[in-house]
Amino acid sequence: MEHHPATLSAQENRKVDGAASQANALAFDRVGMQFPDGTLALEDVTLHIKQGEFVSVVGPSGCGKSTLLKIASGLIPQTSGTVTVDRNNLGYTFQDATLLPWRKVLGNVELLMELRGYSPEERRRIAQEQINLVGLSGFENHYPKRLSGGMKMRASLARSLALNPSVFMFDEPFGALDEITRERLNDELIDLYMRKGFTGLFITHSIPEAVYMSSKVIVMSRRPGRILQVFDVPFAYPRAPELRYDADFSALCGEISISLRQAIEG
Ligand SMILES: Nc1ncnc2c1ncn2[C@@H]1O[C@H](COP(=O)(O)OP(=O)(O)OP(=O)(O)O)[C@@H](O)[C@H]1O
Repeated sequence: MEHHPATLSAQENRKVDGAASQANALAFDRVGMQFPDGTLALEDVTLHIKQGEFVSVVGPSGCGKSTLLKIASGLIPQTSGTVTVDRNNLGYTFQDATLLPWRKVLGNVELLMELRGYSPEERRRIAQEQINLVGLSGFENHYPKRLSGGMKMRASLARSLALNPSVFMFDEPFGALDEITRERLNDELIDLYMRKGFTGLFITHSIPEAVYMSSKVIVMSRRPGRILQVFDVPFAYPRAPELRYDADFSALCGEISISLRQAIEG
C-alpha cells in the first residue's frame, strides 16, 4: 500500500520536527523460540522497529505474539537469533491491568518507582503527573476495586509511564473493555504516544484497532509464528475517530483481514 501524499506517519512527522532517529529501538533478528516441551512457538522472526514507530502485531491465536513480547522484555530467553533492545527502559501493559488490590491508585502508580529506589517526594510528584496525564485526577485515593475497567487500564498505563519508557509494549491491553471505552483509550494512548515519543509494540486481535493505532501492522503466521506481511499505515497522527469510517481505512483493514485469513488457513 502506498503512502497517501497528504498524510505523514508519526515517524515522518517527527522527522519533520527534527526529533526522529532512524536508529532501531527494538530489533529481532532470526529469532526462534522452542519451549522445553518441544513446542516451536516462533521461527526465524526478523523485525526491526525504529525509534518513534508504533507497530502492531496481529496473528492467529497461539501464534507466538505474547512470546515475542516476553522475549523482548527478557522474561524468557529466545532459543535462537538475537534481540537488541535497551531493557533498562521498557514499559509494559497487559490485558489484565495487574494492579495491587491493597494499594490505592497513587500507591500503584508509585510502585515501579519505589522498586527503583526513587525518593518518596519524587515518586509522589511523578505519579501525580502521570495520573493527571491519563485523566485519573481525583481518583488517587481509590482502591482498584472501585475503578471501572477503563480506569484500571489508565492506572496501569500511568504506572508504566512513570518510568518514561523509551519502548512501550502492550499485550492486548484493551481486549477486555467495551467498544466505546476501548476506542476512547485508543485515542488517549495515541495522545500519550505523541506527547512522550516512545516506540510502541502493540498486540491486538482487532484489525481496526491495529490500523487506527499504528504506523505499521505486522501479520504473523500461525504457529510457529513467522512474519507473513508488513503493512505501512499512511494516516497522519493524531488520528481522528472519523478515520474509522474512511474508505481508505476500510480498504487497508480489508487487505490485512485477507492476509490474516490466509495466515489462519495456512
Ligand atoms: N511455557 C510454555 N511452554 C510450552 N508452550 C508454551 C509456553 N508458553 C506458550 N506456549 C505455547 O506457545 C504458543 C504461542 O503462545 P503465545 O501465548 O505466545 O501465543 P499468542 O499468539 O500470544 O496467543 P493468543 O493470541 O491466544 O494470546 C502457544 O501454542 C502456546 O500454547
